[in-house]
Amino acid sequence: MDKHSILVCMGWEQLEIRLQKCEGWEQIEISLPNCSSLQVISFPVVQLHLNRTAMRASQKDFENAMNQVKLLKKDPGNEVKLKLYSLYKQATEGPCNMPKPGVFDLINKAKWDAWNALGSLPKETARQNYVDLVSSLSSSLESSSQVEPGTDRKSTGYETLMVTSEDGITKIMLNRPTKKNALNVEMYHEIMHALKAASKDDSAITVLTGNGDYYSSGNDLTNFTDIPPGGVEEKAKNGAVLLREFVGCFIDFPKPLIAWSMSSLWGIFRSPSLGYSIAVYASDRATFHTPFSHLGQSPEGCSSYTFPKIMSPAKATEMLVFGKKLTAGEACAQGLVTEVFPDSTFQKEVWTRLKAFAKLPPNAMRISKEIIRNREKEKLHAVNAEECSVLQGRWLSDECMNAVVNFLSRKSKL
Ligand SMILES: CCCCC/C=C/CC(=O)SCCNC(=O)CCNC(=O)[C@H](O)C(C)(C)COP(=O)(O)OP(=O)(O)OC[C@H]1O[C@@H](n2cnc3c(N)ncnc32)[C@H](O)[C@@H]1OP(=O)(O)O
Repeated sequence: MDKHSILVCMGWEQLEIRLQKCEGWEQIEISLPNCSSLQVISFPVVQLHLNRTAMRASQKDFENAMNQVKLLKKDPGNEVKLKLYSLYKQATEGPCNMPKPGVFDLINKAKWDAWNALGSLPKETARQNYVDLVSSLSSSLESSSQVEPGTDRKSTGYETLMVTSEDGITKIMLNRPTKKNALNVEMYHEIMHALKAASKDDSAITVLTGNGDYYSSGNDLTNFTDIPPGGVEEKAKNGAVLLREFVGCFIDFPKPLIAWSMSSLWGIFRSPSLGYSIAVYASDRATFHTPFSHLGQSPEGCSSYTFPKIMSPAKATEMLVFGKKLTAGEACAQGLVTEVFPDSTFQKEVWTRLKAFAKLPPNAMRISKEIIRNREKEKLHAVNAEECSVLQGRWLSDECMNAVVNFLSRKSKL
């Protein structure tokens, strides 16, 4: 009796098909991982040959699939990109033949792991799996665009924010509570979009806050793991461009901006939302944390300039260099927070106050903000540019990479 075994990838599932020759018939046994065999079916040999031939993707199919990947409109996410990468390498070079990258080389290590996990999968099977995966991606993206033809997601809502407008107040709420409102790349873009929209809408004031027990845990540290083809240098450069644009939006925001913090606020979102807001209201359980040195990084959001001016140089050093966490009361005493309210009445009291502010003449408020801030605008843009350039270098340092690896591997939490 002749036996062959083929691995076929259908979506994410890998099926094993065992073929057994038996008096002019082939028996097919199909099994799924973690399941016992599903079925044994018998086919005439001739039909089986046809199916096996049809199953193999040609070099042309493979090249078409590679081109299709370049045309995908939506980023399929890191997991799928790793799968595509590993199948491509296996299909073109065979089993993983590269030395294992070092522990800090996060991206290359993830790629190596994915490729190595394919073991001795034959090149033809990898090619077929690659073609199938691309085809499933293309059709899922087509079908999702068929659901809402021609609609712009930005006009219907946000993925990472909740933006509402009522009583003359536009509220921009960070909405990734399960990730403690960490800012991923999409959130940076959506906040900029929401701020630009709020600057033009008919609300009088804009409020920033976060959903859940954290206002924000700062920059999403997994942002550091999605490395483009140009490597970590390109990643750091892109990060600096994005950060500069993001902070620039706060510097140029024309309306009164109010930060409303019921909870902990870390890192990047803290600097612009405390440094440029007209007012910062905090509940008495809120805390403010700037762990730049812990992360091998340096101040951003113009905090190197605004904090020593708002607080005192010595207190700002404690916060920005040593990462001292401040309670709401301490932050208020230092002038970083306008007023602290008891947690139990915070929402009610702040909302009542904001509604009263929103009834003031909007143009007068805008002009007053302009005259207070305009003298500083040029300086703030220059500080922003300098901080981003310093950070670009820091992101490439061992100190920063170690801290990110520690967080991601959960060996230590900051
Ligand atoms: C364009 C780039 C610009 C870069 C600008 C630079 C900015 C500098 C900064 O922002 S510095 C601040 C960076 N932030 C941190 O260092 C905070 C890291 N997070 C933590 O230490 C903790 O998560 C915590 C103290 C905020 C909360 O701890 P807790 O135990 O209550 O909760 P978990 O750790 O279990 O978190 C729940 C899930 O949320 C994920 N998560 C939280 N914060 C981040 C983050 N900053 N980045 C990525 N992911 C984050 C966490 O991983 C958990 O996810 P999981 O449930 O999938 O495991």
